[in-house]
Amino acid sequence: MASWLYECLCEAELAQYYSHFTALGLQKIDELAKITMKDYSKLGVHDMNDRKRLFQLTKIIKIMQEEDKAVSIPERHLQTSSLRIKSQKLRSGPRRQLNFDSPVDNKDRNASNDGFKMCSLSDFSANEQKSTYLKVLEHMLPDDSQYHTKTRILNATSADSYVQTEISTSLFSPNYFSPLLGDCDIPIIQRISHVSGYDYGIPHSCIRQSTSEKQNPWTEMEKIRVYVRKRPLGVREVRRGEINIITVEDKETLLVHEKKEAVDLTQYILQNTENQVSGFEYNFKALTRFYMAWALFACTTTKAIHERLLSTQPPEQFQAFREEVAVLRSHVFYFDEVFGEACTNRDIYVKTTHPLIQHIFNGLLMVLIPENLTGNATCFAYGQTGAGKTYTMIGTHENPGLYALAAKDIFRQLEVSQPRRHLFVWISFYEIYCGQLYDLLNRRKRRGRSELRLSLLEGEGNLISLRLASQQRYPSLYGAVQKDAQASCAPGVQSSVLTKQLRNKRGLFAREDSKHLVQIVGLQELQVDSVELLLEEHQKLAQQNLAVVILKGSKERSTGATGVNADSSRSHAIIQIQIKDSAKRTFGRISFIDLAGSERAADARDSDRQTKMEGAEINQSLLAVSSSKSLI
Ligand SMILES: Nc1ncnc2c1ncn2[C@@H]1O[C@H](COP(=O)(O)OP(=O)(O)OP(=O)(O)O)[C@@H](O)[C@H]1O
Repeated sequence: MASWLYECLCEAELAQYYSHFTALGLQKIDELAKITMKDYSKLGVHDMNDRKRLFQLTKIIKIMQEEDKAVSIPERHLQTSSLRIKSQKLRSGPRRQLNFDSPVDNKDRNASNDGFKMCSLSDFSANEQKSTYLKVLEHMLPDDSQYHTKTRILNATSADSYVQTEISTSLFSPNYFSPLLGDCDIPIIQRISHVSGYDYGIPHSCIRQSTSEKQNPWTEMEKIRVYVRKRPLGVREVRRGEINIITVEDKETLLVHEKKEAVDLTQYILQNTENQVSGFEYNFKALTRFYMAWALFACTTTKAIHERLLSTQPPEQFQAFREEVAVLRSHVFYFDEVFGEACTNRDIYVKTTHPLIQHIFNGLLMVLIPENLTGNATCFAYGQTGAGKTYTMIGTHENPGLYALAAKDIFRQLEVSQPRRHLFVWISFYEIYCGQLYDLLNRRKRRGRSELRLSLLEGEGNLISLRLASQQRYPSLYGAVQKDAQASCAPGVQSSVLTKQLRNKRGLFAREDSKHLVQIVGLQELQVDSVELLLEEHQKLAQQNLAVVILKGSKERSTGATGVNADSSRSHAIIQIQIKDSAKRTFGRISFIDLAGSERAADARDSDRQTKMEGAEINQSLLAVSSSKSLI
């Protein structure tokens, strides 16, 4: 529901105020009608044009609500008529969505539904708030005088054929409000197309609710959601002639067009069965098995297709082959939501992470009374190297990623609520590289002896080192450092104290506490006061500004070039934003995990030893994560 409000605001070009609305408790489109001009400042709407648009928007919603009341009786009448779509069973988890039913199965399931289904606007009650309001908003633009809403219902009528019913409802007459409001004279046009013939065993989607029909808000009962973002082809990929083989069919459906060659050189379309796993599908398998809040994958061709295009296909057949590949539907995948190329980080934030922040604050409301309960959430980005994980999670200054947008939201939530004012935001940022932990907010590099001595003298916190120079492992270094420190230390400081300090300060340790929570010992946490980057205040705010802190941390991250991504992250990066009180008790925590990209061995063929070793380590750790029972 919240995301519909967002879409509504997008249509009115007011998307940037979405978090202000939610911070003030406005979650539904309906509630916009309550806004008065006095609220504009509270909502942060100061720009005159934005105010005008907001005014227009609230006016439209009020008109619609009034008209809605006026037609409620005919609408009820219509609902009792035969023109109704039977409600479909909601899918409950991404894993169960991977359904490759055959047409026969579909037929069986729909045996009771003979004939074509019809529907009217009143049938869309689950989604009507969105569909009606948004469509009206679209008509705020003068040229859009017609709008059609389409609902597709797949209905198997025989073993080898599908019937697709497409209902196109002309929503807007010259007086476009009235038909929206349940008028019985709504024109219903049906277009029916038959799809038949041999389907090459391609998995078809089962009967499922179309996205536009289904109410799809994130609920706290739902522990995990899986999203996919498709990125556009990069310049290098276009130059190499790679083809876009992924189609975002609708908000939940993704098609992957893949062609394979058998040993006898006949071409076939690979089905996604357990014993036919290529590197590319491996990604998918892991992707879907890996229950998480986030998932991405690369939009690239498989090596096989690429090689075939470049080496064996004569130029004149090139285009034909491209087209052939483009129309093949070899895999259909369903996710909680699929984001196409046009989606921005902000769009993705609103749909995926914003509900998690709300969840944290819901938990937080509770914990303000009893202690020890916290609202926790985690957001993973998983995918092949070069898929766009870092772009989405960390982003850039100009195009902030999910963590920065989340932090903004958190600050806003803390500001608007008086009981939350005593809470503070703390951040930590570390990476796991080749099995070792590095604190990215505390100069990840191993320090030299003199630096070590200095830091001891200054009483500074953590020393970050790739390999922990423990006394046993590097006795000479340890002894030298200790001597150095003692020599420079003020008289009176005992060597045993220094030794202890040294041991404590040498690196990060992952430890499990009595509640089975992983704690990173030695990790530096910074308190941050704001998220906005004020250019002129840049230097002054460097320690307090979240964006600056994270961007600085990102620069410390281990990166390298792979065959697929010139600036590939070679580590798993974890940003933790915690909400604590003045006694440093944690009340809420959200973690953003930008996992290193999985790699196919074939892509690492030309890499040096170091890159190969990193790749192996990355794949091994991803396998450990994806097979972790605790995630399922
Ligand atoms: N949605 C997008 N729109 C435009 N460019 C994108 C998008 N997503 C990613 N890119 C570009 O693709 C390239 C690879 O992205 P990124 O470094 O985020 O991938 P990654 O998944 O983090 O890779 P790795 O696992 O190797 O670190 C970058 O140049 C990035 O700017």
